Amino acid sequence: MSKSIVKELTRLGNTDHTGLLNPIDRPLSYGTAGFRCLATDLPFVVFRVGALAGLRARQLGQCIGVMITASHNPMLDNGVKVVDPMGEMLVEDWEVHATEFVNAKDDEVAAVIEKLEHLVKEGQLNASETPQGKVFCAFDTRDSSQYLHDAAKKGCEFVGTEFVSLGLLTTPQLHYSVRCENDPTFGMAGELGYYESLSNAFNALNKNIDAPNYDKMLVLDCANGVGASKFRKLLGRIDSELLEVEFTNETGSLNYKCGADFVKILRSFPEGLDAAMGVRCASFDGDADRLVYFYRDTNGFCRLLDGDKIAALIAGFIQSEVDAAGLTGQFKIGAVQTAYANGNSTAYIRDVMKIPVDCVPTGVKHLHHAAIKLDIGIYFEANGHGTVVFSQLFKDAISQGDQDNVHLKKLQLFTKLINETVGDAMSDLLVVETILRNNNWSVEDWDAIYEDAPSCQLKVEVKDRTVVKTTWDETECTHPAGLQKEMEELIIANGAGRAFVRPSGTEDVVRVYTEGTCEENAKVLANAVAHLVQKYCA
Ligand SMILES: CC(=O)N[C@H]1[C@@H](OP(=O)(O)O)O[C@H](CO)[C@@H](O)[C@@H]1O
Ligand SMILES: [Mg+2]
Repeated sequence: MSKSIVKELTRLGNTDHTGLLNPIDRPLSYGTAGFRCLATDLPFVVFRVGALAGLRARQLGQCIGVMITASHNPMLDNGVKVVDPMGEMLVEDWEVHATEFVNAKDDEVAAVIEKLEHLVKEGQLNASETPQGKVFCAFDTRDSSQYLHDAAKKGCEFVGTEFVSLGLLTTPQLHYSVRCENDPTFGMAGELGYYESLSNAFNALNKNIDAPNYDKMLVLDCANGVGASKFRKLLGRIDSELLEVEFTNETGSLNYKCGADFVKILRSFPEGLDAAMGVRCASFDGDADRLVYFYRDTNGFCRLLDGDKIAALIAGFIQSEVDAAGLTGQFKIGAVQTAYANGNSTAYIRDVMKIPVDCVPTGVKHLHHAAIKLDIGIYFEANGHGTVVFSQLFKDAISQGDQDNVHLKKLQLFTKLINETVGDAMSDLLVVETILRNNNWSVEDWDAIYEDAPSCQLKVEVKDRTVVKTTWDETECTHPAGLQKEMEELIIANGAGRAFVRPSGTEDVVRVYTEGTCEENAKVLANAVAHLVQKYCA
């Protein structure tokens, strides 16, 4: 049945949250963060994505998620991404459908919907018995978010699928809720179930542990995002004897000079946070799916503990609990990183901890897919996005084992504390705090497990970033021909280090990453590589 076209579906009728008509003719593509751009360009996109999610939900007869957010991007941007039934990123062939649907011209859009409707019917093997499916939608604190949420609702209802608004949530809370709705053994869908599960696990894992080197005081930079009000709710259920938080950057300008991305890239304190020496600090990003830690050292400098150091901390804890529980060697434990992982973190996890490390392309879905092949898969991007996933085999073993074994019990609670569906700043923060207390560590103790190799990250604007192509793991550049060779010559001339370049999937830039003998040296190498990129992409 061909659908009549409504104005909200059309590129020509695209009307933004301020009421302005803003026709769009440029193509967009569903990338690692879904569709992300200026919020004013997005209403027709979100309407179509709402419809797409509704169709996907009907195809599977399950709950599908739609999240409206642009994470750490500026306030004027926004984005939309679809969450699949187990709380994971949208499957790849539907990313292709999403791109095709959004790029369809106004006179082609009915045909695309018809094609998808057909696909949905084919997918429903037992149509009469397949439940209809539904869509859960949540949004972040941006000015444009409520309006875009309403566009998603209209799109979803346009294809006749039930739409349930979960309102303002962090991105990981939406992923968690979608998973629970489809798999109630995982937990209770919705905000309250999430707080209940995490706080119970945290309180149980931390009670009666005497840790004189651990200081329960934490300063938290919320990036002026949704994490501020949501973490206050979660903290309200946590025993104040165990953790006390001083909140900063709760209601100001979203991501402006603060947040996990700012702290990670600049390796400096967020604005509005003046930490005394040695005080443990942490930053969320705008939608609270990234977390980094930092503190002021004895020289007054900002010391960063990023996703790599969080991964190493978690890997060490899990490994020692698995050993203490008597399960040594019975399960595949591994870490998954990207090329952006600091070289010394890889060496530490692989050579000192003897935990295998896999390197995959940038983007959560690649890390997640590699991690679920393991029994215990610890994955983190250096920017602070990551989690741990456990196989059913491992979960069964720890829940069926001797219930008097405290280490088995700890591992069980740990699986409840971590949000397995996706990297989650609030959950990861509670994980880090738990491990520090259990290890009786100060932030300096944690920082000392290895020293980061000096590194530098730059963005280069070029005419067409897609001319830059890399090998699968992104460590080598295959096009334009000659760029890799000249880059290697620069590294040799530099005497040490490494460098790679790749086109960003979320911004119109080529990213440069280098490691060198000192900060200055890494920076010099990065600038030289950036010049090469400009030369080859001119
Ligand atoms: C170097 C870096 O941090 N890249 C980020 C960034 O991707 P780019 O493709 O590099 O723009 O955004 C992604 C989505 O949030 C995130 O997964 C990834 O790690
Ligand atoms: Mg984010």
